[in-house]
Amino acid sequence: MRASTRDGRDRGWAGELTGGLVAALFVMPAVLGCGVIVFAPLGAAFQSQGIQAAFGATIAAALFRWLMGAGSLHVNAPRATQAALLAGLLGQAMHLADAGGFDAPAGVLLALPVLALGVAALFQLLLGALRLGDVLKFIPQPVVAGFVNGFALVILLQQLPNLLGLPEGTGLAALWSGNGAVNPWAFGLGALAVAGVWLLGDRLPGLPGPLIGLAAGTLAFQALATAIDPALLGVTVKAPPPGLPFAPSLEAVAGLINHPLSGLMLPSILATGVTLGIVSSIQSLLSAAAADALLRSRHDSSRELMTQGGANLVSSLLGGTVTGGSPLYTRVAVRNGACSDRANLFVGLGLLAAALGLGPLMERIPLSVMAGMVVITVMRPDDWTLQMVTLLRRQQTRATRIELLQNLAIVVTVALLVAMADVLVALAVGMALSVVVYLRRSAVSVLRRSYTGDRVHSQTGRSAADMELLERHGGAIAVMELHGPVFFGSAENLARNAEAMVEGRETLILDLGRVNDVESTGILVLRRLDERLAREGRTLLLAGMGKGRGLRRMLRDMGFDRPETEGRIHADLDGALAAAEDRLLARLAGGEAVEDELALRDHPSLLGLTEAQLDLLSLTARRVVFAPGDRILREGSTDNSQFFLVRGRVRVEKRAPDGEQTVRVGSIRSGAVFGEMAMLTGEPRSADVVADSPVVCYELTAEDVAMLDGLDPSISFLLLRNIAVELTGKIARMSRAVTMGDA
Ligand SMILES: Nc1ncnc2c1ncn2[C@@H]1O[C@@H]2COP(=O)(O)O[C@H]2[C@H]1O
Repeated sequence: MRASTRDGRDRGWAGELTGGLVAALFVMPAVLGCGVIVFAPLGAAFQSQGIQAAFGATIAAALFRWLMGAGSLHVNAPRATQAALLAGLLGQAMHLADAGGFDAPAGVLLALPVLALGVAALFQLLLGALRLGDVLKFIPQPVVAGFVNGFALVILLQQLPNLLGLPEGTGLAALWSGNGAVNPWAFGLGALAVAGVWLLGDRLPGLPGPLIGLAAGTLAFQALATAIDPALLGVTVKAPPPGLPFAPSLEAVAGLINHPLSGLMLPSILATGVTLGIVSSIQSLLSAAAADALLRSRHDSSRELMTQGGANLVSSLLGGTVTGGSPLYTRVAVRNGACSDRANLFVGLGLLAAALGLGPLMERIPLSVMAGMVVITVMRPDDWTLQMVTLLRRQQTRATRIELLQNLAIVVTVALLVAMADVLVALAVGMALSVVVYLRRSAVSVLRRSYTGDRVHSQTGRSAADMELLERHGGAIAVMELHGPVFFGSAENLARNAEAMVEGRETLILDLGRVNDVESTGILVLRRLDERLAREGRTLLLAGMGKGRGLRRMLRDMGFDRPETEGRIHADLDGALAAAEDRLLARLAGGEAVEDELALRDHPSLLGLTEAQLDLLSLTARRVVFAPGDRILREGSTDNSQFFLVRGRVRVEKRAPDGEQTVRVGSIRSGAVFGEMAMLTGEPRSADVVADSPVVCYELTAEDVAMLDGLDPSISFLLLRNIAVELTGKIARMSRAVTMGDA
């Protein structure tokens, strides 16, 4: 696939040439900086070798990318933060050798970064080959950011002595113990270069700031050296690179294998390699995504990892440092005309020319200026951390603020552990903290909303008197709507919330309709909650347990079958709420009273009729009885009677478009009417009506009404008015349910 630049033009080889060469110029300071860092524990004498290694690695990576022709352009650069990880390995080995009394020659120690880089490369290749690129996305961003910032901190601590011009081999601690003093000339030169780049860096878009800083600092040093004894000005970068270090590392590896340190260092080599592989892979994938946005291309995660792994393998054979894709330098190349991986040929050739030609110049660069340039490139926190801080400064809700602060706390903890302890400790603690934070967040979010039965009612048609009772006493019913996963992390918190919520109430409805996953430990917690509520004489109803969700089976499999056997499981929330209201109304009416058959004359829909009118109606209406499950009305049929329900409950069902499945849309209880719609409009039945319990009602046909009209027209008027009153109540309840839904 060929990508083209943003303006859609492919400028051909000329564009690749200029883009590649300018990118090489910009990458150079990163190469120098990483070179200074990677072998730092071995002392200043190894700086030139480090720089050679960094050049070798970056050239190899660029040529490898060009040869592989991975498609969309991606320029590799060494990362100071990752070079610091390799340096840490060297430092650890020197410490071990000291403690164990071994002689550890540098030639042997140099094999350590080579091996770790090899492990990192193989790890990346493996991730790519197994197509596991996406798995890396599960490593939490705060942990990755913590690593990047932690390595920056390591570099800062490591380079500050050089910037301050402390005598070679002395660390910052020497300042306190009085064994080392700041060299004001060296520090002045370094600080000047840093300040210059800091202030002017962004105003010189055509040239890389650190390179200008290096040139300016070096010129100032040379000018001063004509007036003052150069020895006072501090040291310069040691010995120039004698060409490119092709494959010196195999000898060193052989030396290490025969050395007693090899066994001691093996775990650290593996750990460092894997950490490096993970961090570098994540950064490369993020960077590939950024390059895609720039070039409107699409990368293949696994192929990208294979390419990075291959490049790092070649680098390790050159004794080099790690490199990874960089959106910054990719952008530079694209801005200057590059648009495909062919530009990497020129990045490689440009750097090769520099490596061969820079030797004599390198010798003249003051060490403090070099350190200053390294420090300035790592001084900025990584982009993600900056973004979090920017967000925090804006007006935020309390919850978002807490979330941002938690993320930043993880970043700081991981960064400090990387700098002060060990990368593996940092990784483990960072992952553990992220899991805890995630669990807490899910625990908070599992409760979607909660309310009580006096504020929200089911869509059940009831008499006005019953509705009034529910308004007054519905607080005895608590509803908790849940969402997200119910698992060990969220269930305990849920149980606590539930116990607080149910305090002083008789029924708790848990609506699992929006829960996407219930895990076995979550079910155990629900079961304990159920048992506790049962002991206290309260009832737990489970809603949202419709067919096809597998939830009922899960409960049965976990031995939690009491809700099922006791009929406390409901397909939807409205059904559960209706059942809870029925129980409440039954209790308020004194046990079974509500289930007693209402006399037709007492039916609320006949309110306002005179005794004579009631007599007339009682003689006309026909008493009909249904058993549970009987289909009383059928959707679409053209009969037109109206029914006064005096005992039991019916449910209203609509047919789904396929005609097979039915959906329950509401229920109607004794004291209410149904079938009034067809009676009023003459349209076919709008829904099925099915008996939910033993049902008794009085049926009035359209002919009956016509006959009554002839005898006493005010009967119809009163009936219609009562139906209108009932409908008004229904609409008010629906409006409330809708506004609750928006809350
Ligand atoms: N959404 C609903 N909620 C409650 N009752 C309904 C609903 N839709 C229809 N009904 C009742 O179900 C009856 C079906 O027959 P009708 O259309 O004659 O009159 C209807 C109403 O009484």
